[in-house]
Amino acid sequence: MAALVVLLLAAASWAWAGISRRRALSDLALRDDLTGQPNRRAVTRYAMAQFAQAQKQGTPLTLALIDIDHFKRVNDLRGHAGGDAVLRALAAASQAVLRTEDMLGRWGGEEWLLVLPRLQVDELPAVFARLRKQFALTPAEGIEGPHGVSFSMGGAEVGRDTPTLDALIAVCDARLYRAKTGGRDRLCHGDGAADDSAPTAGTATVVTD
Ligand SMILES: Nc1nc2c(ncn2[C@@H]2O[C@H](COP(=O)(O)OP(=O)(O)OP(=O)(O)O)[C@@H](O)[C@H]2O)c(=O)[nH]1
Repeated sequence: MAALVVLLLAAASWAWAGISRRRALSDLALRDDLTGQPNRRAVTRYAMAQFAQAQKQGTPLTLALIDIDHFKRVNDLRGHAGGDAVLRALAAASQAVLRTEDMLGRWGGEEWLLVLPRLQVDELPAVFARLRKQFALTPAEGIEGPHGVSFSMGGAEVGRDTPTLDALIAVCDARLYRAKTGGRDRLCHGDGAADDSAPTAGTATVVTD
């Protein structure tokens, strides 16, 4: 009897170790090594699920592409490790200000995809302002004082003209491009021409139309 119990316990522990190993592997496959944020695969999956839910239930969903400004210059001035630290600072800032249902995933390089379920696009300026402020306040390891790096954002909400996730991301991408060409350190979340007024110190520009 005792032998049977030992055998059963050993089998249970072996099975549990297998489950933990698989969980760890699946977590590795969905996390960005450098920042600990969801990687492109994970954020794409989440965006697809949220997109399907928004369409089914008619609830709002807003997406935004974020790109750190002049990142090549950051690397040139601070070294690659400094650039990495700035990426981690953005991840930390997002953890501090986003809701639990929001997801900021590393889209590639210095570009990120932000998924904001049940959020309308006219609420995006407030999210942008919070994240921008928090990022500016978040220290980047190895850089003394404020890192002084900004980011640009292009956002859009699910609507009739965005029947697929790819179409929605394409609109975000076009708006991100406008934010960059309009002077960076700004959000574009409308369809109008870029506002080319330079942001004043401490105040980012929000372009709606
Ligand atoms: N430190 C670091 N740098 C990276 C990483 N991934 C990409 N980069 C660098 O990011 C830089 C991106 O530069 P660009 O695409 O020219 O854009 P940018 O300098 O940010 O300019 P704008 O986007 O126009 O504001 C390149 O120098 C890449 O080498 C990374 O994981 N760590």
